[in-house]
Amino acid sequence: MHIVADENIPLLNEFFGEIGEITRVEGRSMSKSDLEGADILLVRSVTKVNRQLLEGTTVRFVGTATIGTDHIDTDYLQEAGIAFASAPGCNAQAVVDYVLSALSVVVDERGVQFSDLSVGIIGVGNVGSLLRARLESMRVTVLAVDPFRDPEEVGELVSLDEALTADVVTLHTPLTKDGEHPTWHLIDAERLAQMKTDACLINSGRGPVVDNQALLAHMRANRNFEAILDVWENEPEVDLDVMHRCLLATPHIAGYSLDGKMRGTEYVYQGLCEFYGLPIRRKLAQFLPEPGVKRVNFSDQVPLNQALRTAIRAAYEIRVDDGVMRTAMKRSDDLRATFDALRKNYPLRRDIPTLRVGVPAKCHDLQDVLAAAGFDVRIK
Ligand SMILES: NC(=O)C1=CN([C@@H]2O[C@H](COP(=O)(O)OP(=O)(O)OC[C@H]3O[C@@H](n4cnc5c(N)ncnc54)[C@H](O)[C@@H]3O)[C@@H](O)[C@H]2O)C=CC1
Ligand SMILES: O=C(O)C(=O)[C@H](O)COP(=O)(O)O
Repeated sequence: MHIVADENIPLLNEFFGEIGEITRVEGRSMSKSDLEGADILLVRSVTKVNRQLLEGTTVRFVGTATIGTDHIDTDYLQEAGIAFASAPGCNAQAVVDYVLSALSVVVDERGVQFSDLSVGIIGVGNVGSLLRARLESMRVTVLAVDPFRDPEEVGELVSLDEALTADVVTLHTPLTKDGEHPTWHLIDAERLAQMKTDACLINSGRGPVVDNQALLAHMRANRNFEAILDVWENEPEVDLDVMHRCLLATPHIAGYSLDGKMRGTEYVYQGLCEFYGLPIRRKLAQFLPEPGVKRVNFSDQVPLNQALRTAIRAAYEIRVDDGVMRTAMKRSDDLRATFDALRKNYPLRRDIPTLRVGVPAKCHDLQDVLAAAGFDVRIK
């Protein structure tokens, strides 16, 4: 079989080498001519997979190593009889770590504790529900919204109006343009005006869920309003005015832990094996390396909030990604290329549960809160 794959999918050889011959191509510029003789197409979020790309090709299976599927025309795939697999939940942990690191900056900057914050979570799927569980066990007040979910399954839900009254509002919906509750420009000028004038909006879902021009106008009019953006309208063309006004800005890397990216490959491999009736011979655990940072130890002198911030940032420090992006974009004469290069060359990062945290036996509260945040807590 002939497999055409985005060059930025990790472990291509390891997972798919036995199944077929692999041709690696640049994802954003992929075109029909790259698919000559291909049976299988493996993509990431930057390739638009639709009739224009696939009509007249021999592709019979499409896999995307991502959670989001807004770049895939699934109606066309169905019409054309092309099988499809995505990677639901593959990097949900990484996105949760991103939001926790972002919140650690917000609590520092405001001089408050995590438990002083209320957080509105919009979209309670894989990411939103894991985030909710983490935050509630960290004693943060959560106001969750999801018109498609049953509170019996995902816990208490409130209206969007109510969630927008939170100190922090974080977006975890897919990007949708139709249906009963489309999310395109869900956060527009009107919804921004409903939020507290000193609220913080976090978007690590998809860029166009927020009307970026409305956000810019809102930030100009409300100096205390804060935004933390990982995803942008018109990516990879970032509006620098929006970026400059953000409290934190990152280049669509919220899900970019090594664990999350490799898990995306594994899930697509599993979908492909199922479609072709092949045995599943490869497992992610065979390929994940030892974490670079293995352990952080606390004494009984450390205040709880400080331990939490320190542990979160030992696992993932969002301010480094923010600094690298601002510097690179400021110097850039090609914003699109710079944005993509930041993503392609993203440094190694591991999920929070890979980090062991040593806590004295008598510090029960600290043990509970760090375990709730997802750390591998060890009594020392
Ligand atoms: N920045 C990044 O690196 C990453 C971004 N993402 C984005 O995050 C999104 C969410 O990821 P998951 O939680 O895994 O997806 P999911 O599909 O498990 O959950 C999404 C939830 O949003 C809800 N929803 C849909 N429309 C809504 C609306 N109008 N209002 C409120 N809720 C609504 C759905 O009912 C669902 O429960 C993905 O679709 C993807 O676009 C995902 C991974 C990494
Ligand atoms: O999984 C998703 O959905 C994401 O947003 C991915 O983290 C995006 O990564 P790329 O596919 O754009 O490399």
